[in-house]
Amino acid sequence: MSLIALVQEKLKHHPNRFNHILGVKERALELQKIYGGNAAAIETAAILHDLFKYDSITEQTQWIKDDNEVIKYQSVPVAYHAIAAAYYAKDVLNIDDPIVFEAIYYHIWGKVGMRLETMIICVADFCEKNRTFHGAKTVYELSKKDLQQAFILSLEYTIEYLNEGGLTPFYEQLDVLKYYKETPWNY
Ligand SMILES: Nc1ncnc2c1ncn2[C@@H]1O[C@H](COP(=O)(O)OP(=O)(O)O)[C@@H](O)[C@H]1O
Repeated sequence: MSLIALVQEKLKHHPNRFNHILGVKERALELQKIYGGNAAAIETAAILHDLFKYDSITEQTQWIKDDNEVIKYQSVPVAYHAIAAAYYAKDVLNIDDPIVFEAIYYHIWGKVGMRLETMIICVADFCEKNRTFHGAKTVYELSKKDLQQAFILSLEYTIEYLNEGGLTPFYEQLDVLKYYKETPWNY
């Protein structure tokens, strides 16, 4: 079974999520054409990044072998679907590629010192064509000119959204934002 068929089957009751995944793939490959990076790894990460989006926390965390990782993200369980998909790709689908692993694992808010492919997935996730929320179009336009600034802006929009909803940004998100605001891109 192809990866895309696997994801389509898994998300058969969530067609909008499947369309989002196709949108991320399209947008990420568009950005790859501008900035480079490993196109095959980007495509694989885009297809798999939300595989476990609708699984329960118990189902998601079964793929995370290290309890310390589960504990670390206890206050932000939204992170589990990303981490679970990264481990599933590596351990079950035998996709032995650190680029794919990192891009899936960190697709929600990136990481300090992330690979180009990870930043592409983060930005594409925020601004793929089906996104209707505030900022998606602005981030997309900026992403064609300056990927790092588009990433920074996407994180700022997310943090603003969280603050408005009374949610606390996770400390890693703030660290990543600070790092990329202070550190010129070196890809
Ligand atoms: N610190 C946080 N606390 C709670 N929710 C968060 C936090 N950071 C990001 N989010 C939310 O997590 C979701 C990001 O998950 P992701 O899988 O990347 O995107 P989406 O579900 O939008 O495709 C977004 O809805 C975002 O608002």
